[in-house]
Amino acid sequence: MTGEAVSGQDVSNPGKSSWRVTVLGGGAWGTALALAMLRAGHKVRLFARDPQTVAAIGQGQNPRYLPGIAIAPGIEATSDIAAALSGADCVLAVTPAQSLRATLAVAKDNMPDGIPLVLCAKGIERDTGALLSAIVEEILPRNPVAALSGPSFATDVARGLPTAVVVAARDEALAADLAARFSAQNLRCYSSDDLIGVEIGGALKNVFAIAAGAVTGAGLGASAQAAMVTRGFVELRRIGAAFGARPETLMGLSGLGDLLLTCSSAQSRNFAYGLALGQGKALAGLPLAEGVPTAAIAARIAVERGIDAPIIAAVAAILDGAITISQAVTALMTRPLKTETND
Ligand SMILES: NC(=O)C1=CN([C@@H]2O[C@H](COP(=O)(O)OP(=O)(O)OC[C@H]3O[C@@H](n4cnc5c(N)ncnc54)[C@H](OP(=O)(O)O)[C@@H]3O)[C@@H](O)[C@H]2O)C=CC1
Ligand SMILES: O=C(CO)COP(=O)(O)O
Repeated sequence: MTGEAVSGQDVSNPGKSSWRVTVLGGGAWGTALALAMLRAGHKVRLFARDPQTVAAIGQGQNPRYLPGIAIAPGIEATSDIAAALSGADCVLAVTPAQSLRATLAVAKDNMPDGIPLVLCAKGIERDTGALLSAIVEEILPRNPVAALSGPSFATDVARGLPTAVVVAARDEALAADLAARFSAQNLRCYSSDDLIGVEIGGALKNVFAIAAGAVTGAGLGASAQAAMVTRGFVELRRIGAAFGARPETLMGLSGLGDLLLTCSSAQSRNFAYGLALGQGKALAGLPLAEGVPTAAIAARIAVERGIDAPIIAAVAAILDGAITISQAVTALMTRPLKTETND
C-alpha cells in the first residue's frame, strides 16, 4: 500500500457512547467523513453503489476519489443498502446534491425510523429549487434532518488536519448532540438551529467559487477577485434572507468560512472548474462541481423572487454558454452606480 498513513481512531468523545453511523456515498467526502466518524469513536459502515469502490476501501484505499490517502481499517464498506442501514443510529447522506433524491429512494425502505439523516452535500435541486432538507422531509418524513457544512476539503479531513464545521438541525438539542458526537480532536463541530441558513451557505458558496476560479483563470486580477467575493457574499445573504436564513449564520463557517476557503484555493473543485473556464480549457471530465447546477437554479430563484443577484446571473449565463466572461465583466461593471448596501 502506498500513501501516507491516516490514523483510524485518534480521539473518541468521552462521555458519548459509540454510535453505528452509516455513510451513504463512497466519494471523496463520504470516505473522509467515514474516517472522521471512526476517529470520533463510532462504528462506521459506508454504502457505495460501485463494487470497485467497496473493494478498494476494504483494501485501505479509494484511489478514484482520494488518491494517495491510506484508509485506516475499520470502515465496513458495502453495496448492500439493507446491510448498510440495518441497526444504524444515524445516517450521513454524502452523494452529490443532484443525486440526493435517487439516493434516498434507494435507502427509504431500509431506513430505521426516527434516526437522524445528516445532509453533507451542498447544493439546491436543479429541477425543483428544493433545498436538500425539503427533499429529506418529503421522502423520509419520519427521520429528523440535520446538515453538516463548513470549510472542509475532503483530503484535509481524511488526513486528520484540523478544521471546524457546523452541524445544524431545527431541534437545537439534536444539533448539539450530533455536534458533540461528531467532534474529534481535529474536527471541531459547532451546532446551530438554523438548518436553512447552514444549507444555503454551503450551497451558494460553490457558485462564487466557480466565479473566483474564472476571475483567476481569465487573469482579471486580485482586486477583481476580492470585489467579486464581497459582492457575491451580499447576493448569498439576499437569497438566504428570502429562504429565512439568519444573517449571522451566513457570517459563520457555512457561509463566509466556506466562501473564504473555496474562493481562494484551486484545491476546490468548483474553483478549479472556474479556473478551467477562465483559461478556456475543456470542462468535460472535470471532477464534480456542485456550483454548476446550483448557479442555474439560484439564478432562476433570484428572478422569481425579485432578488438582485447579478453575479449569480452572470455565472449561470456563462455556464450556459449564453455570454462570455468578458461580456459578463462589462455587464457587471456598467450597471447603474448606487449606494453600497450590504443587505
Ligand atoms: N469533496 C469535498 O471536499 C467536499 C464535498 N462536499 C459535498 O459532498 C457531496 C459529495 O461530494 P464528493 O463526495 O466530494 O463527490 P465525489 O464526486 O467525490 O463522489 C460522489 C459519490 O457519490 C456517489 N453517487 C453519485 N450518485 C449516486 C447515487 N445516485 N446513488 C448512490 N451513490 C451515488 C458516487 O458513486 P459512483 O462512484 O458510483 O458514481 C460517488 O461515490 C457534494 O455535494 C459536495 O459538495 C462537502 C464538503 C467537502
Ligand atoms: O465544500 C468544500 C469544502 O468545504 C469542497 O469544495 P469543492 O466541492 O469546491 O471542492
